[in-house]
Amino acid sequence: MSSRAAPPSSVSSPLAMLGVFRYSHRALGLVWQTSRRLTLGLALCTLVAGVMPAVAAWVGQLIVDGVVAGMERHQAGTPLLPELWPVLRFVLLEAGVVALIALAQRGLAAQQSLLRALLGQKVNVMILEKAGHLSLAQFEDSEFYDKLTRARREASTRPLGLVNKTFSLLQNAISLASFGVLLVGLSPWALLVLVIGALPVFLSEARFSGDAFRLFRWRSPQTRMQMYLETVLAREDSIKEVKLFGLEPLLLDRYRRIFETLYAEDRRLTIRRETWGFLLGLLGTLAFYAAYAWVVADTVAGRLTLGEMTMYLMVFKQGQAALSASLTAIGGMYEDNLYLSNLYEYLEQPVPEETGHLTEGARPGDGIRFKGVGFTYPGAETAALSGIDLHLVPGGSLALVGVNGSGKTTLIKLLTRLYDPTEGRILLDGSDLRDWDRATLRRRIGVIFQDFVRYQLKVGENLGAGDVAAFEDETRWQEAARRGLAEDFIADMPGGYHTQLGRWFKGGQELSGGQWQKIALARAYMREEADILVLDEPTAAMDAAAEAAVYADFRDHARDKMTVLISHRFSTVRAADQILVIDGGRILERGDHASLMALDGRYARLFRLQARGYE
Ligand SMILES: Nc1ncnc2c1ncn2[C@@H]1O[C@H](COP(=O)(O)OP(=O)(O)OP(=O)(O)O)[C@@H](O)[C@H]1O
Repeated sequence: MSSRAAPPSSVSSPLAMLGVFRYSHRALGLVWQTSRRLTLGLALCTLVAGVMPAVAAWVGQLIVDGVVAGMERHQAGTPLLPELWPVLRFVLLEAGVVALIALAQRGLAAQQSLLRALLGQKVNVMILEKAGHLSLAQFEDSEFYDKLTRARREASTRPLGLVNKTFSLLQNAISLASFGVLLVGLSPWALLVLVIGALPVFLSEARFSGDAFRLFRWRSPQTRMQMYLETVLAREDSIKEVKLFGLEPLLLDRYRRIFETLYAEDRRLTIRRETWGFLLGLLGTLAFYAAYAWVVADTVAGRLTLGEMTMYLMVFKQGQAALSASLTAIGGMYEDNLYLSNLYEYLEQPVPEETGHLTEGARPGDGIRFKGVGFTYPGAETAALSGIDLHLVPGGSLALVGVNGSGKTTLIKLLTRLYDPTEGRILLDGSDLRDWDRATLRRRIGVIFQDFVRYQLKVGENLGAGDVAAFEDETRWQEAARRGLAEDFIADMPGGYHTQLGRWFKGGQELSGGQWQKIALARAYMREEADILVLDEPTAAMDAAAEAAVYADFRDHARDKMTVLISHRFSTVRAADQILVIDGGRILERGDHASLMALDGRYARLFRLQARGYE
């Protein structure tokens, strides 16, 4: 993997640091789309919170100078009260300014927290929507899966983090600019001291943030392994086996060792980052205090009034605070930008374009044809299927048999267009599957895979999942349950069709393996419009009586449909019109039960072997 092959570099050019800011405007655009009102509110509060500190410093100067002048005049004999009012006016003004700052800060906090919720939701929805458009092959690509995991992990915090920091940077920049206006009165040099003192620490901040991100990216496979181990160690569907095999100590040890490696890297980076940050920050502080000394000296020499001195000291102190806040914001923004670069890399992942629009084939009623079909999984060296030719007519049934890994499920994945063949063509009603409108195709095919999903939803919804248009249709649930032989045990459940399944949610009921299989079968029967029914080992976990009943009903129901069945039980397979024996991705034998028995090849041998087992 490329991310694994590129350990974090410790050299980063200043230009590379700037490069990642290219996502800032997209983050702001995202916030703007999320809520215009809140974005405008944030901008307003930022402006107020940015300008007001300088105003407060300036009013502070007016107060001190007013006090000094008042004191002098009062000592010279003027009465106290008339001298007091002009100064008290400024005190009142200062209180008003401080109240305004507090209001702006509250406004910022409130709007940020509202925006955090909205933005987190928006980004998560974007990630999940994109996931819905990706192909199965993309999910199976580990590098891509890394991107998805990284995007999801911090989706709810990073985008708003970037926006908060951008606004905080703006606020501090406005404060600094307004302090700058006041400082120019002292000397333009003072301004220069301020900027030069802050620059080194900014550069170090940006550089180490870049390192942190590269580390984060590079180690992503390890982090993913840690998350996986957490899942295995703490989820109900794996804990049973983990306990019985006594795997906890072994897996926990692996979990710890990953952490220790990651922690050692983190520790090194944190120490370097903080040491440099401290040393370079010290330079900035020195610069400030040099300017401080300069102001004190000028005041003693009588070149500045007491009020001016107070103002400058305040400006220096607050200026330094604003600068360090800006630095923190910039460092953090850098990291958030890098996160967003990952998010957008994921969101911009090209999706295979849909070119098919057919809702009807060129030769309706022709059924399914495979012509010289071959398929190699992305990244695999050998073909999973090759040279497959077959024809299945409406009303016909096809059974696939073969040892584990021979390619049966792969054939179904091609038929259902989860993958496209890498060689040859698959035709439905005379037209290539690739030319068909995907939704039409999906409606025509009802399928259960051996690893069907056990949704942690209501029983009825588990059935309804088979046809989204009838997801909540109770009559259809009952109908499908009857056909899938699930009716009886559902009736015995405490909430009937409304019983929650699985253990994740309160009151959830767990089912046996065979009962789940009946649910899956019933789910396939929800597809009333489907004229192609595909069952990939649907009855392996059912008892013999249930299995016999399922097939009796299946044959009945499927009279005018095309059926494809995968099973390791020959008793199930024998009734099919056409049986393909697959071996190493190729068709080894084909024919109906009688002709294959007459051929006396692999099928006949395996059939006799199983039949003996049942004697
Ligand atoms: N997603 C995948 N990526 C890469 N290779 C795969 C993938 N799925 C299956 N394979 C490989 O393709 C070959 C055929 O697998 P397939 O699942 O079609 O076998 P099968 O005949 O259905 O087996 P079983 O009887 O065990 O279900 C196997 O060698 C398997 O390792």
